[in-house]
Amino acid sequence: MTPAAMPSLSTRELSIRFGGHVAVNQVTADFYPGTLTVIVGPNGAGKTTYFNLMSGQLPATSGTVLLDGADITRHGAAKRTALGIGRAFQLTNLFPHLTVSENVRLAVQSRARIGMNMFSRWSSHTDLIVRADHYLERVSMAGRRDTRVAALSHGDKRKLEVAILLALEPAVMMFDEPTAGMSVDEVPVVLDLIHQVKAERNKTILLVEHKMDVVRSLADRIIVLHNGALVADGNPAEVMASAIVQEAYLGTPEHA
Ligand SMILES: Nc1ncnc2c1ncn2[C@@H]1O[C@H](COP(=O)(O)OP(=O)(O)OP(=O)(O)O)[C@@H](O)[C@H]1O
Repeated sequence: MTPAAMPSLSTRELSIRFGGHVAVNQVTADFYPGTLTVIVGPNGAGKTTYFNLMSGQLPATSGTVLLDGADITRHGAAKRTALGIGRAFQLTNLFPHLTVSENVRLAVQSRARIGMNMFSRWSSHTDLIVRADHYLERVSMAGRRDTRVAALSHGDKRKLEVAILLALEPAVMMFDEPTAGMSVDEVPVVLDLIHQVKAERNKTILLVEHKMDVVRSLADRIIVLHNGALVADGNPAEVMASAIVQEAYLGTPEHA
């Protein structure tokens, strides 16, 4: 892996305190286009909170978040999304009473409004449907396009979230345990998709993941958080073998 010279996303001494508890403690890291970084660590280590600080769901107590070198620390989540940080949430960004296709169309429209792809806000209805169908095909859900989201299985909802994320075409893609709660036959669809996005080499991909087989299969780089602090950062073989990871995370039987 040869990272591009410029990181797309960086954090500098990023911290958040909840009362007396420092959930993320002075985390400094750079994330590069073409690199998939997995953030691991024990329960409560601060992984999701670190994600929330980067995507703007939580305001930092101190430290900085940079996107393409620009300080976005004070920007809220919507602004960060518009600037190119996309996150597959844990089912919180779906409209349950709309159909699968309508949910993806909203993302396509939202991307068009940002005005950086070939679709203008005046795109025809047919264009929108064709584009939405394209993303649904990528997650093997074209057959469910007219189903209301509320009627989907958990796994299909997760796949739909990935379709929505793809439709937003963000430069930075953040996935929170993308296969959590999926059935064994649904997992490969999502993992294949992340592999495909990764193969395009232009996206900065961040993943929080507990399942070590998923980590092994996808990671170019692993970051380990422990008690809110970054305790290891490097290529997967090095990090997995490090004493700190063995003690802090892998000392107990793997989260399979
Ligand atoms: N809004 C909040 N208010 C108070 N404490 C919080 C809040 N959010 C997170 N925490 C605390 O911050 C710490 C880090 O939590 P976080 O959810 O980021 O860990 P995690 O590594 O993602 O854990 P898991 O693997 O279990 O999802 C925990 O001690 C948690 O209880």
